Amino acid sequence: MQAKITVTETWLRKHRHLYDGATRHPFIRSIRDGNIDISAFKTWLGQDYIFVRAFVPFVASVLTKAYKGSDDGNGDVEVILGGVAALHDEISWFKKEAFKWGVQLSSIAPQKANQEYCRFLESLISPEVEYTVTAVAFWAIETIYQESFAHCLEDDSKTPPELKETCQRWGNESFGEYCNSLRNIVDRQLEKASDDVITKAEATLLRVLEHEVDFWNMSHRRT
Ligand SMILES: Cc1ncc(CO)c(N)n1
Repeated sequence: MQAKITVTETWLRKHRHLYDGATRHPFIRSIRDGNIDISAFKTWLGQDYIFVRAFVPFVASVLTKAYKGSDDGNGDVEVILGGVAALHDEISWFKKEAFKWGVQLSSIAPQKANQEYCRFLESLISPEVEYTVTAVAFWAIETIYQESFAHCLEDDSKTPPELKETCQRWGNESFGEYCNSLRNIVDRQLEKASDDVITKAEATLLRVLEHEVDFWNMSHRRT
């Protein structure tokens, strides 16, 4: 018997082009090919630190909604709590990495694409936005980074040694497993969701993909 095609599988097939645009962006390709402009990397580092700080309350809101969803016999709360814990570590890592590269985090202002992405996250914190919809955004946000940076660690990649640690942070296998757990959570929710919620969730996935592309663009094309 053939395994049932999940909703996320359907979406990824349908939106493959946009998805690849987010996970195989020229910024990521330039890391993988070893010709990245280090100033672009530093821009990304500083901007992503700002993003991650805004990501924390968003993930906390997903956690709250998972808990309130009440039928959490599946351990959604624990998976998401693991995500919150990882973000704590991630913020320390950004500070350490910024110091290493001489990036002054306190003096960085968010660029327009970053502001818009953070505003989008804030809009999802609202209690009116369903758990399923926010979980889809969360899964997509994490998975895009996982796939992007894992691409830079493949055998034939020429990623500069000084950027390997960054790629490992999201490209490692256990982060991949965590992304799979998020995907299972999402598919389980979508399985029992109304058509209205499914439609909203798919639209949210597309918005995430667009914001991710804009985010990479911001670092890649320096202003
Ligand atoms: C812009 C962006 N997307 C996703 C992640 C993954 O946490 C991140 N750190 N930054």
